[in-house]
Amino acid sequence: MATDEVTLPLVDLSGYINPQQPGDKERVIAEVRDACAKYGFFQATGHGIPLGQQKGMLKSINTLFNMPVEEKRKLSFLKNPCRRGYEESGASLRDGDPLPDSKEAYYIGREDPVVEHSGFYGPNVWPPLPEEEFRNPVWEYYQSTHHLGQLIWEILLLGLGHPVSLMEEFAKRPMVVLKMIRYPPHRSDLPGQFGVGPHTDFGGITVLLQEAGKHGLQVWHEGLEQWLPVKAAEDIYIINCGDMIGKWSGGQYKSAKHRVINAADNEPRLSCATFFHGDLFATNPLNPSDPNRETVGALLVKRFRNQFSFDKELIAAVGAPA
Ligand SMILES: O=C(O)CCC(=O)C(=O)O
Ligand SMILES: [Fe+2]
Repeated sequence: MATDEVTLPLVDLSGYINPQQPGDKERVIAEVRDACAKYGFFQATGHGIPLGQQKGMLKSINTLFNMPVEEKRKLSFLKNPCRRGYEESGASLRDGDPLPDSKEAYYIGREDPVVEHSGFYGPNVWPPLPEEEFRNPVWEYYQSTHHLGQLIWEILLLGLGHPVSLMEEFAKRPMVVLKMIRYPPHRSDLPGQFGVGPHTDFGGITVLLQEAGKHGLQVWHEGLEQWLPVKAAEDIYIINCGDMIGKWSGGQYKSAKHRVINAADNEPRLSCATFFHGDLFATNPLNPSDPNRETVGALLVKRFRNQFSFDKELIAAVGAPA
């Protein structure tokens, strides 16, 4: 089978969000479960995020990255105690990759008044742009995708036969990170150059908005041992599971490898990923009787301790290995 004949399942979430007849919710739960079990990814319509909000978000991303590079550098996430702000192109290199990612990114998270727990909670860095052009639309979008990410978690719990009430603990003060991304045009003269190199997402649910027509995302299909190109279509979200879900579901849901090679002809590509991880101190809701009481925080510390420092109290509180 050629890869262009295989596409990710398309799930209409409106049957869950706004059911019209008996069986609508159950059908969505089954479709999401099957997609996440087989691919770890699906495409979503009927997600409830207004198209105007999606377009507004892409416009804000464009405005942000069009700022002069010296201005963007002043907002570097490396200088921020909560790891919020700007990541320059070339700053991210995975072990084994020949070249760093060409993408540039900007991180927004929960808006808490003071820095707590080694910066997992705290205030955002807002660029010096008019609020109506950036902060307001971005914050509105953050809340919408926060809500959608939580809803997908809920559906995944139901898919494994667990009650939605488990979300109360899990989503008490959830770690939700929004990452705005701009990929420069792909350079075919640089072999091994990716927008984002092959990786799995480390955390919970990812809710991905792509700029319509700017293709480039590819998902690894284990059975075919091939990369499946994923179309960037208007008003269709891409949803995928990260390693936390792969591990905590005992492999029932997959965390699939993916990468980005900007396929737009000599043009940049914009996207926006919202990662819904869960409360820092919450444990596995996908298997409430999991004897391993691993927390969301322990997984996040493990993932980032090479890059950032975390204080001892936090490491002990989330139960990460010292
Ligand atoms: O931009 C995309 O299409 C995907 C981005 C991605 O995989 C990531 O940021 O983890
Ligand atoms: Fe990813």
